[in-house]
Amino acid sequence: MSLAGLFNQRWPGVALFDLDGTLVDSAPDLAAAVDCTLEQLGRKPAGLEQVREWVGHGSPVLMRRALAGKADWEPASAADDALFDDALTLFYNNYRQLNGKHAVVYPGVKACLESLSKRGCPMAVVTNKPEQFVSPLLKQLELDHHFKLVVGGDSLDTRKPDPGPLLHAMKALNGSRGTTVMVGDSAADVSAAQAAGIPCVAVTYGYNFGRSIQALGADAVVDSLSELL
Ligand SMILES: O=C(O)COP(=O)(O)O
Ligand SMILES: [Mg+2]
Repeated sequence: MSLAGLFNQRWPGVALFDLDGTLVDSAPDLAAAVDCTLEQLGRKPAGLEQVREWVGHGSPVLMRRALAGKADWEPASAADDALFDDALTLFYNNYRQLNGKHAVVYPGVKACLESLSKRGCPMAVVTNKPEQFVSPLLKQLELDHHFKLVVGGDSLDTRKPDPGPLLHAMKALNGSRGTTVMVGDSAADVSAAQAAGIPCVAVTYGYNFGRSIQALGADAVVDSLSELL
């Protein structure tokens, strides 16, 4: 399907946006919070380049990866679970202080959201970031007024790549599969949209676990959200 097919004939439809790596480059804050946590635990910092590749499945998975030092962490022992609980508590405390410190809105995002808002398109953020961190970040970056709904990684029983959060947001905004589009930066977004049966636009500038987004089968791939206009 072409971008024109997705975004012109069907407007105003419902637009669902991923947050980290799509609307906002938040990896510097996440990396700072991860590294602060690792140092508190007497471990070596992971660094921004590494942490960026670990973002996208939510903070608990991010911390599991940080403790394991790799993306595909193994199922843990009871001792590992205790360390993980500790690490996640420290991480949340650190990220609460750092959230929004270095984060920036990607080029093209504001123009896209403003144009969609003017057209009366209902929009939601559907992210795996824990809900408590989402609204403060959107507010600080002056994006919050565009969104009728925020679905965080812990808002429901499931998170992306499960289709549940997307379907929940679509229904809450009175959308249908024929009129809803998901916009994201990672395999979690594309898989969730495919499982939900709604089209997906993927951005090339995001995180996607350090891999190219091109081969995932998104309906459209763009270098900037301004291409949607
Ligand atoms: O893993 C995260 O915390 C960020 O997730 P998002 O890309 O779904 O916004
Ligand atoms: Mg993302």
